[in-house]
Amino acid sequence: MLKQTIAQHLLEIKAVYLQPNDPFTWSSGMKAPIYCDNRLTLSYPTIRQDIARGLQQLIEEHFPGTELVAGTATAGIAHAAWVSDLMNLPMCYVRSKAKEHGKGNQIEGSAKPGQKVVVVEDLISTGGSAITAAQALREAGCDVLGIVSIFTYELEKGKEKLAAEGLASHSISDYSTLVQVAKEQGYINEGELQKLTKWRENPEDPSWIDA
Ligand SMILES: O=P(O)(O)OC[C@H]1O[C@H](OP(=O)(O)OP(=O)(O)O)[C@H](O)[C@@H]1O
Ligand SMILES: O=C(O)c1cc(=O)[nH]c(=O)[nH]1
Repeated sequence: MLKQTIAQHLLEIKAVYLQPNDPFTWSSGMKAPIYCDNRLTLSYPTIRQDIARGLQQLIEEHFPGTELVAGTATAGIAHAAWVSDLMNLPMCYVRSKAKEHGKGNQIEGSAKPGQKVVVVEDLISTGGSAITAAQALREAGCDVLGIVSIFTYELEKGKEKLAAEGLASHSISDYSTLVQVAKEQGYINEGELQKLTKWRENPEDPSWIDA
């Protein structure tokens, strides 16, 4: 099962950091006991190849007819390049905001009106970055079929935001799988499991810190 394999890879290469006593601040501003640094996968050819094949499978299964692969800056760009290469499709990438010099582009590369596009993101937390990319592509006239990513935290907030934008999103692996594999393989102890479970139930409620 690719879900488990990718979760295991992320644990093996220490892409997953747990810091329940010194929470991370995410790009959305949320505090979390966990950080998943998918950027580390770039350094492992066999892992990034598994990821590219996983993204290809998701695109072929959920978004047939895809004509353009759009990576999110910055962590989605390399994976978008590899999957677009596998699928022999054009690629572009989308900045979080338009450049303030040069050509002032938010989308780099060609994205044409009517083109069927899939956004490639490395990770979905609140979905904000993927949504920003999708909105820019829609403003350029593209037909955004949806989003694929390596990993999702499966947060309600993320699901709601994506649904409100009418964006389907599919990930190779997810938080529940990661936590289960981490426990089975001894990466986390019972106390850490409890904190991670409590946090996931309600990330806004800081009482997970004392769980
Ligand atoms: O679902 P969200 O709440 O938007 O969070 C996920 C985003 O956050 C991270 O990017 P970051 O902002 O750290 O920038 P980077 O891609 O340049 O590393 C990650 O790579 C995703 O793009
Ligand atoms: O939401 C984020 O900013 C975020 C979370 C995470 O686990 N990893 C990451 O790279 N970004």
